Amino acid sequence: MAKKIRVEDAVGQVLLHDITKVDGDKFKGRIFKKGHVIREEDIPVLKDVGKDHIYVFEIKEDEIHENDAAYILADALMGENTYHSKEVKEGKLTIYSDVFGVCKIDVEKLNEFNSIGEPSCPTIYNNTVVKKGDKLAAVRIISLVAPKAEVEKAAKIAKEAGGIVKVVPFTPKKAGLIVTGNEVYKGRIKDKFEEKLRPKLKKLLCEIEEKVILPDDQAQIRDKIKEFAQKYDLVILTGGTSVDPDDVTYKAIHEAGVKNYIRGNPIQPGNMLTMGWIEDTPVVAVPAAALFFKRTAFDIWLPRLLIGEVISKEEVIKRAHGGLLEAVNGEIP
Ligand SMILES: Nc1nc2c(c(=O)[nH]1)N[C@H]1C(S)=C(S)[C@@H](COP(=O)(O)OP(=O)(O)OC[C@H]3O[C@@H](n4cnc5c(N)ncnc54)[C@H](O)[C@@H]3O)O[C@H]1N2
Ligand code: MOO
Repeated sequence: MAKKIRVEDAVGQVLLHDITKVDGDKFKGRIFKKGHVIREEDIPVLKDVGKDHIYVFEIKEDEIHENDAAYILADALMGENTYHSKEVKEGKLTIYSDVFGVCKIDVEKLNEFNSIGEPSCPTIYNNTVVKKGDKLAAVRIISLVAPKAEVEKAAKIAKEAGGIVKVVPFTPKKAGLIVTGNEVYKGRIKDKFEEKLRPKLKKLLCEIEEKVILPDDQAQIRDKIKEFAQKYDLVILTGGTSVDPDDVTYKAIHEAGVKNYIRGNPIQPGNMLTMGWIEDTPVVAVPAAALFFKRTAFDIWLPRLLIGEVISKEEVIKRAHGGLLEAVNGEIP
């Protein structure tokens, strides 16, 4: 049983958990560490953060302290390319990325983990692009001590999943760019896609190695897709994704014999985006909206294509929720 004692009578007692101070929007953090031996001068400081009493108790055999639980849970949650903060603070450990890549959260397992009771792990959004040192998740139990069985159950779920939070790193990739459109091919207008796409790709370690400009000719586009799919890690096409008879780029992708052909996606801007895979090589047609808008469907799928994922039709459909990108606040992946 926990014994509650007045702080005035607690000099010489050992604190059983970190004590936090929140000073409006100026400060939030630990002011006393677990294990601290209370001194006379600590009494007013403790009272200022609302601690009129402290607990003294023994942790039973079948219980676990929040600090010990945090280490067990963090170790179980961590998948590839992650690390956790060294020291538990206020009962919590934070999990970070060890590389530049795409954060993968096993959302189903995360829900299971958070359903147990005491263990609590919030994360960033699945598929967020992260740098080395970026925060991915945090973990603690809700109470100061919890039943050991709950912590063990949650840890088992995470361990059996091979971790719930991991990062797949970007590796250098080469792309072939096929710009389509009679107006660009005939020189009526200058191509603006290359300058738009090059920095976007470079940021994710992908270089445009070769670029061709083709007219709206389905056979020529089809053959170039096949050729580039053999030479490069990614084939990008622009133009010809819409509803005019001259819009043949998406048809050429189909005709090139891609698997998992996905024509259009419920994301705006970028509704007309079309993709498919030739063996492991993604082929993606970027609608002209990407010339104008900062973020389109292409930005949603690109990091995934670059880490070698094949995106399913089911997932594309699910992305409709939150897919009205212009009106969604924040950078939700
Ligand atoms: N009646 C409908 N019209 C449109 C629809 C629709 O569903 N019904 N979809 C719209 C959507 S959504 C988009 S996005 C665009 C898709 O356009 P495309 O990707 O097919 O591009 P184009 O039609 O070939 O060109 C549109 C526009 O962009 C200019 N462009 C194209 N490529 C380049 C380039 N490399 N450099 C510079 N400028 C380029 C082109 O000259 C046109 O002005 O369609 C909507 N329409
Ligand atoms: O493919 Mo379009 O304007 O949706 O962006």
